[in-house]
Amino acid sequence: MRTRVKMCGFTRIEDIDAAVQAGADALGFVFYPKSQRYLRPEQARLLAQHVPAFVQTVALFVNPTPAFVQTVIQQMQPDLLQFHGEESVAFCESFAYPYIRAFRVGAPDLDTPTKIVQHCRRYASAKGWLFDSYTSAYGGSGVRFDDDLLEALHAQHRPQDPPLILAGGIRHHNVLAQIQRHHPFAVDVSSAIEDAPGIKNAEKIQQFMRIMNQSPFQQSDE
Ligand SMILES: O=C(O)c1ccccc1N[C@@H]1O[C@H](COP(=O)(O)O)[C@@H](O)[C@H]1O
Repeated sequence: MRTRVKMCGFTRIEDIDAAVQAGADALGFVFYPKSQRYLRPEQARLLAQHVPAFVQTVALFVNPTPAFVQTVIQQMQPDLLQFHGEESVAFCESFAYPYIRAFRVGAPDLDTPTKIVQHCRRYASAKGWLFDSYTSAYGGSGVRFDDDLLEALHAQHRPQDPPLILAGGIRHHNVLAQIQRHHPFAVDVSSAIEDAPGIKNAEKIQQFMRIMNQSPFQQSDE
């Protein structure tokens, strides 16, 4: 199966065009005011108009108010929500909207495979379980986490569980090895394809997709 690619943290139309042309499957927009990649909902609405059919848009939040999530949904109509903070299952489900749940591997309540699996399984309604590293910035920090923890988690992943999305310090030089080791459904990359937070680099985007296209997991079995 082809490993899907989400690219995150877009703030400029030219970067969206570069990612779409390079073949990204999903584009993320950050609605966390403390992030340097933060977008106001009305800015995101204009950017999202540039995303064509068959490329998904993802609205990323960290512990938002319900009203703010509703504003973003109304303005931008994203395909998916991504909750990257301490949002409860009830909160994530309250919007009756498809969502990805991000888990910060290495946080005090997520520092062993057993704790992680127990925690993740509460979010059975998620469309994907995304694993990122535990940092004070909540994400987009380019930091990897303990691979052994993820391997243990992958071993306990059941077919009925939401698919795994690998994030946190995914870069050109490590993405193929990470795919080979963990077989994620998708990877999510932000820092590695930019010159500065929110300022993507078309060459880095293209180079990342070239590497992804070399992956043995991108080829058909025939
Ligand atoms: O991108 C951000 O600024 C951000 C802020 C708060 C939470 C998550 C954020 N981005 C997500 O972080 C991961 C990993 O990014 P990186 O490749 O390590 O830079 C990814 O899932 C982004 O969607």
